[in-house]
Amino acid sequence: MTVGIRPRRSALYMPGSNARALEKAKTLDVDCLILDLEDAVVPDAKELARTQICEAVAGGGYGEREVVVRINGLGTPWGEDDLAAAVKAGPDAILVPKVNSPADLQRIALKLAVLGASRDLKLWAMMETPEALLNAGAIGACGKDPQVRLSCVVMGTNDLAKETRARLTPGRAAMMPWLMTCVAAARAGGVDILDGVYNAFQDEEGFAAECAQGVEMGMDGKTLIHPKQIDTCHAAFSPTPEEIAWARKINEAFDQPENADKGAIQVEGKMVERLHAQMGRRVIAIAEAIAARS
Ligand SMILES: CC(C)(COP(=O)(O)OP(=O)(O)OC[C@H]1O[C@@H](n2cnc3c(N)ncnc32)[C@H](O)[C@@H]1OP(=O)(O)O)[C@@H](O)C(=O)NCCC(=O)NCCSC(=O)C[C@H](O)C(=O)O
Ligand SMILES: [Mg+2]
Repeated sequence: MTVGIRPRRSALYMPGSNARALEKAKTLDVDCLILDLEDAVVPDAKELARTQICEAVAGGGYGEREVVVRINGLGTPWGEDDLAAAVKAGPDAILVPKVNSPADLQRIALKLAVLGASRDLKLWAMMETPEALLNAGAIGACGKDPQVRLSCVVMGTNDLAKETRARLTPGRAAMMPWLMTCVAAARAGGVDILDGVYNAFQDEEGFAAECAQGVEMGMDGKTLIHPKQIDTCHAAFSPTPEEIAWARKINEAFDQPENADKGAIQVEGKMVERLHAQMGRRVIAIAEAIAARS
């Protein structure tokens, strides 16, 4: 697998209170699992969920899947205990909900150091408050700060709809400026970005359209709420055979001795520059990483 490339086409949420889902997740062909202690878990079930998640994570069995624990915010009665328990269990990442500014991530990063967390433990950040949208560039820039260890940002479109009163309509016109702002923030900070969830999980056509929109926007993948969304999501976010063949073709063309000193060439009637070859190498690397996984 190419160093640094980790496919994150799909990230399936599951409530930590649902023991059946935590077990079933071990059999699902999904890139990332988000074991949730936050909004999918009612207050009375928070402690049970924390115990179940930590036992599941520590027990292993999730193979290549990236295991992420979404904790409650530090301002809630559960946040501190969630963080300490998650660090002990040892997931791949901790997802911080309702991040407003870099300070929220810096505070957690300091606590990770105090708790003696492994250097491999990463932070993911939910982008789901109006403040996060206004501070998106600064939050994304945490990707450049090794102390903060930010590796991915996740759009929380349900909370964004709640907080802003914007409507989640087909095509998501009202959300587009925020989604694209966060894509730019993620790229500037060198971290991945995952699109929000599609609540109507029985609506396959609507879901496929929203996946296609996510790909067009430059998202690395999409967050999911039900296993039946995984295949459609992977079909959208995996490079197609045509994209892989084209990527190989333009790289081979630039490798020809006669093109060694050229910045732009013609391939099948199209102008291609070295930046396209670079983009193509990423496509190939993602495809190889997916193939190595399966
Ligand atoms: C949406 C659901 C409540 C539906 O549950 P249910 O009616 O039980 O579904 P099915 O009967 O169709 O389930 C079939 C089998 O699949 C398993 N299953 C279902 N969902 C999951 C899952 N998410 N992960 C793993 N396995 C799952 C069932 O156990 C059945 O298995 P089997 O027994 O073998 O037949 C439910 O899907 C659900 O709870 N989804 C996740 C909800 C959630 O986590 N929400 C929080 C995240 S969304 C969010 O907050 C985003 C963000 O913060 C924002 O603001 O936007
Ligand atoms: Mg949310």
